[in-house]
Amino acid sequence: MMTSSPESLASASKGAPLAGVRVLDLTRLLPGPLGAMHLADLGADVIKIEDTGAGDYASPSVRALVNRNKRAIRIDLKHAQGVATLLRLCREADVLVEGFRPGVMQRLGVGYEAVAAVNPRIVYCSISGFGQTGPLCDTPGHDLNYAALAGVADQIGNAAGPALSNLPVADLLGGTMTAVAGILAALFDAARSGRGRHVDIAMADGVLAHAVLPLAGLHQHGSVPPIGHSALTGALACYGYYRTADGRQLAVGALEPKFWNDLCRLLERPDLAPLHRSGDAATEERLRAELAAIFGARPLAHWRGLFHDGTGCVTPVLRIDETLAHPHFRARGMRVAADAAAPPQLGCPIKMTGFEPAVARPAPRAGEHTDEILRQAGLDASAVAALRAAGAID
Ligand SMILES: CC(C)(COP(=O)(O)OP(=O)(O)OC[C@H]1O[C@@H](n2cnc3c(N)ncnc32)[C@H](O)[C@@H]1OP(=O)(O)O)[C@@H](O)C(=O)NCCC(=O)NCCSC(=O)C(=O)O
Repeated sequence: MMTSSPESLASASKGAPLAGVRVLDLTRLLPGPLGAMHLADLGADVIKIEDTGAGDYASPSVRALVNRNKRAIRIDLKHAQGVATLLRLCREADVLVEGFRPGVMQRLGVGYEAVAAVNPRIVYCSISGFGQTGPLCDTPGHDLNYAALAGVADQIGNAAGPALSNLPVADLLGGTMTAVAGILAALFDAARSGRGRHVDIAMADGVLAHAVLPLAGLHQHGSVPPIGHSALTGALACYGYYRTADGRQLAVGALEPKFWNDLCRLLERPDLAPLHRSGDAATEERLRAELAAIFGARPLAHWRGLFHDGTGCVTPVLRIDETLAHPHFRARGMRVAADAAAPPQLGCPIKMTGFEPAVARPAPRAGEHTDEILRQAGLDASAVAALRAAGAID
């Protein structure tokens, strides 16, 4: 599990599946940096590349959580020597990942063709809202725009309309994880073919590709069920959130008869058992009101004690601080920190035999490793000083 103990740091490099893979990470904000951090956690040598001005404008707290285990360099890509410096780094890199608007990298002189010309086996991943092609490709946007156009926002929320989310699903599922999968597939092929590829990840496509349930509803019923009218969005009393006496929430997911029966048994309400998934809206409404009255009569702690965080598929709705203190997630290594005094971070979600990820280093300051990285790339101290004097690096 991810820790920062000296032993685990020593074992971090041992067995790391991406040891020896070098990634140039030009992304900013959340989706790209988090994807590149997953690669870093798996042992890749990830170099965060920022401009010499504002750099990555993610908030400091987000920056700290999505850039650990990376090194950092600042290069001005609007400077000819900065472009030459990046291309030099590209020669020794396996992956480049960027998240600018389509066309930005080409205008800087570091588009896929320019980079592939110096390193044909590089995997070059572009993450954007709408992709490198298509009528919307140049359109700027944010998570809710991608989810909205992808037919996904239409399915998240309740009868009042779509809900905003602090877990931006298009950014993270459509962007972060789709990019990681695309990069790893192209890397696997590059290892055997010697040829890289341009991987084109559109967050809108990435989230749309997972919108199976609304499309299944369309196929089945001839129309997309409005929010609140399908099994997972509120049509069933056995599947939903219920308020507790102390103002907290319980997640009740007793979709299957055996879990519903467990729930009725623990509530000592065998009379409710036959009402499960009645198929009748009025019965569901009555059952929902009954459950709301039951759960609303006692505090969350009571229900946690009764359902043990899962019997009958009944779990508390936890805050992230409670989650990170939960024995299950502690045991799974999902709460990690750079050192005992550092604030907690989220652990690596990818577990595998023979490897334990570690927080080998906290998120770097912009340009923290500029000299080290350039020296490693073969530049001597005077060449680095000349680049700095020219303003191509900082
Ligand atoms: C996030 C954005 C809307 C931000 O828009 P902009 O700030 O206008 O950024 P752009 O990408 O268009 O352009 C970046 C500019 O930085 C310049 N640039 C970049 N790197 C460098 C370096 N190293 N040196 C010098 N200049 C640089 C680049 O030339 C561009 O300059 P000029 O050419 O001179 O302008 C856009 O990047 C975008 O649509 N990206 C794809 C989708 C995405 O990432 N969406 C946000 C998801 S996360 C999120 O926040 C959310 O969901 O919310």
